[in-house]
This record gives sequence, structure tokens and C-alpha cells, in this order.
Amino acid sequence: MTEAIKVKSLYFGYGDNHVLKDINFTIKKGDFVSIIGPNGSGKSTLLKNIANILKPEKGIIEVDGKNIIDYSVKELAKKIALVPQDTHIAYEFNVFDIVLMGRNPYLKRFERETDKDFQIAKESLKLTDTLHLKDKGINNISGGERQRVIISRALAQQPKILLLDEPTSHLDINHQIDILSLLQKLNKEKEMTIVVVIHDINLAARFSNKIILLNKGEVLSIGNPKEVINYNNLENTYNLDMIITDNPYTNSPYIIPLTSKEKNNYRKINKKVHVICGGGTGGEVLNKLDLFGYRFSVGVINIGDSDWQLGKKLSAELIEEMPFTGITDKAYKKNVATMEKSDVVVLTSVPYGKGNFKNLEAAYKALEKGKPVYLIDNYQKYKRFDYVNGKAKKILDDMKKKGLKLVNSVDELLLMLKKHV
Ligand SMILES: Nc1ncnc2c1ncn2[C@@H]1O[C@H](COP(=O)(O)OP(=O)(O)OP(=O)(O)O)[C@@H](O)[C@H]1O
Repeated sequence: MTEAIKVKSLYFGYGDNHVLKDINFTIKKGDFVSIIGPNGSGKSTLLKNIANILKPEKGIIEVDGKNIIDYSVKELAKKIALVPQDTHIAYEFNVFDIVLMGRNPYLKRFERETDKDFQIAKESLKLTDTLHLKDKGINNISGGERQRVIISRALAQQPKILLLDEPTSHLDINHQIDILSLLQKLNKEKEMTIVVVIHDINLAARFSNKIILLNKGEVLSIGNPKEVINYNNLENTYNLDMIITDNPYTNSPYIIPLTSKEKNNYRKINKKVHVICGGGTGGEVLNKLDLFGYRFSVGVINIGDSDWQLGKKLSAELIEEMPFTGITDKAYKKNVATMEKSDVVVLTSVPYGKGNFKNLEAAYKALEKGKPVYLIDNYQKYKRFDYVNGKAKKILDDMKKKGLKLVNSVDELLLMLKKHV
């Protein structure tokens, strides 16, 4: 059995407020899953359903292949521990006693904790760097310290699956990284399945292998960080303008939200960029040119190509060719004329074959006429990009000698483009 949690057609409502609608997903053993989504999208409610604190209206939740309603409370507590969002505790217990409560599922009625239980509680405190607080009252420590103590209580429970509702919300940046690194360690070394509700999308992308994006009580997207963190998913869900780039240190997607003021500032740029792309290689550059307020054209591009679709959505000027057709002379000439009217020409790392080679020739011509031409150079990622017997490589080498400017990323391109503004 590789499935830790399986949620099938789950519906849940608070009275008439139908919060979760037809939720379906599987979490595998050893997954590190982040649940993200705007306020009120149902994240905490989903977690509480999985922890059997709330009962679904409809649907089934299985843990380790068994319906959660078929577990006894203690048996389920040995499988799953929940760190709730609100860690406030009404009574004045001391920290150590609180963590020791994590051992309850392992004790029989009226049975006292053994040395082993005390040892496990102590180790759990050590893991979250809170052992020094063990004799303090739970309500006489800071919110961040209490959050770490409650995580220790969950660890003392020695669960196979750890559910955490915004475990970093009260933590300073240092402890945020500490706790997430600890979860990562438990995940890797003890194969503990981790499910966190988290607002920080960048942390979610960095630490988890799977993200569930909730919107209005439905799963809008599920997959690895690169599959879920994209413009379409996030702009619609959060109603926000943003830049999505790569975190160069972790190779995970990284978003920079923009205020409408920042966006409007970019809108003042009145320079025209012509982009030669295709097959999705233009996605990031077209989105960012649009966001930063450049006017841009795309071509020659086949109708139906994913970059053509994006260009159309962004209302770019398109120099088109019929689907699966090589570039005709007519389209080539139009492309050359469009480049002449542009301030800058940008080439993505698109592979060249017979069909699109004329685009490279047109760019060469523009460069020779003194037009600034940039290449976003990711060709090292390709096994092969030249399907015209070395002609594409030769023309690019010649262009480099004649002043083709190389940049490594779209962000670097944007910095360079500022010079032309
Ligand atoms: N105990 C409750 N009784 C009635 N309605 C509730 C209750 N708890 C949550 N809700 C409602 O259910 C919806 C989903 O809430 P939930 O807390 O699951 O969202 P969330 O995605 O975790 O939000 P946040 O990011 O703000 O923590 C909201 O409309 C909320 O007002």
C-alpha cells in the first residue's frame, strides 16, 4: 500500500455554507504536501476532515487503506497527528506536560507514562529547539514558542502522517525555515508523510513535492510545484498580478506579487519588442513583457502553437503561419518589416528546423542592420536544437560575432531592456 491518504468525493458544509465540494486526491506515503489557497477557500476545513475532527457530509477518507471512521480514536492518533492553527490552550499546564500528552494514544486507561514516554517527550522538545522551556507555563511563552511546543506534542505522538495548519504563521523567518527543514528531515529520514496548510507559496514550492491549490472549496490544481505555480492558476485564484521566476538556489518556482501601483508604473514603457519563439519557449518572456508594460509582437508563429495562443490572449501583434506549415516568403517579409519597426528583437531558445529556420535568417538580417538582438540562452538544456544540418548553429555563432547579446534568463533580459527605455 503506497497511499497514505485517499480522499474520494468529499463534501462538507457548515450548515448551509457548503465549504468543500467534490474533493478528490491521493497523497502517497512519503509525500510532502502543501495545501495553498486564498482565505476561506477551505484549507483548514479539509485538514480537520482528514483528522476526523469534522465529519464529511458525503464522501470517504481513507488513511493507510482504511476508512477513518473504522479506526478507534487511539488507533487513528497513532497514524495521524494534527497541529491546529490555534495553539491556545485554556488551562495552565506546563510545557513538558503538554508534550507528554502526545503519548496518550500509547497508554492504557489509568496507565502512567514510562521512562520511554518521558524520553520521547524530551526528544520531541529537542527537535523543535524548545527543551529549555519545559518547565514554563504553556501560556507564559510566546506565540511562536507555543507553536513549536505544539509541534513537539504532535511529534511525541510518533505519527506516520503529520498534518499541520499554518505551522509557520507565528514564527520569525529563522524559525520558519527551521521548522520546515525539520519537517523535511522527518519526511526524508523517517518517511513521515507531511501535509501542511501554508500561505507562503514560495515556502510551499521550496519544501513540498506536491501542492494542492484550493479555490472556493474545490481543488483547482494538484501536482508538483512547477505544475501548480503558474500564472493561470494563481492570477485567477488570488486575483493578483505577479512575476513568477525560478529561485536560483532551490530551482523551485518563486513568485513576486505586484501591487496595482507597481504594475501601473511598468505600464508606462513605450518600447516595442519583437519575440521569436515557439512551442512554449515564449511563455515566461511574453507574460513578463506584458506585465512590465512593453508592447510586443510575436512571429513568425504557427497558428495553434502554445506561444501563439498566449500571444493572442495577451493581445500581441502576431505574424502568423498556417498550422504545421513552413514559413512562406510572404510571412518572412512581414516578419522582417515588423522587426524593423521594433526597438529590440528577442530570440528564445527554440529549436530550429526547416519550418522555422527563416526566423533565424530574419533575426540575422535585423542584427546586420543594427537592431539590438538578444538570445535568452538556455540551449545547454537541449540535447539538440539544430535540425538543419548545423546551419542554425553556424548562423548563431556568426551572430554572436556580430553583437548578438546573450542573457541567461528572462529577468536578466528585462534588466538589459531597461537600457533601451
Ligand atoms: N466553525 C465554523 N463555522 C461556520 N463556518 C466556518 C467555520 N469555520 C470556517 N467556516 C467557514 O468556512 C469557510 C472555509 O474556512 P476555512 O477556515 O476552512 O478556510 P481556510 O482556507 O483555512 O482560510 P484561512 O486561509 O483564512 O485560514 C469560510 O467561509 C469560513 O468562514
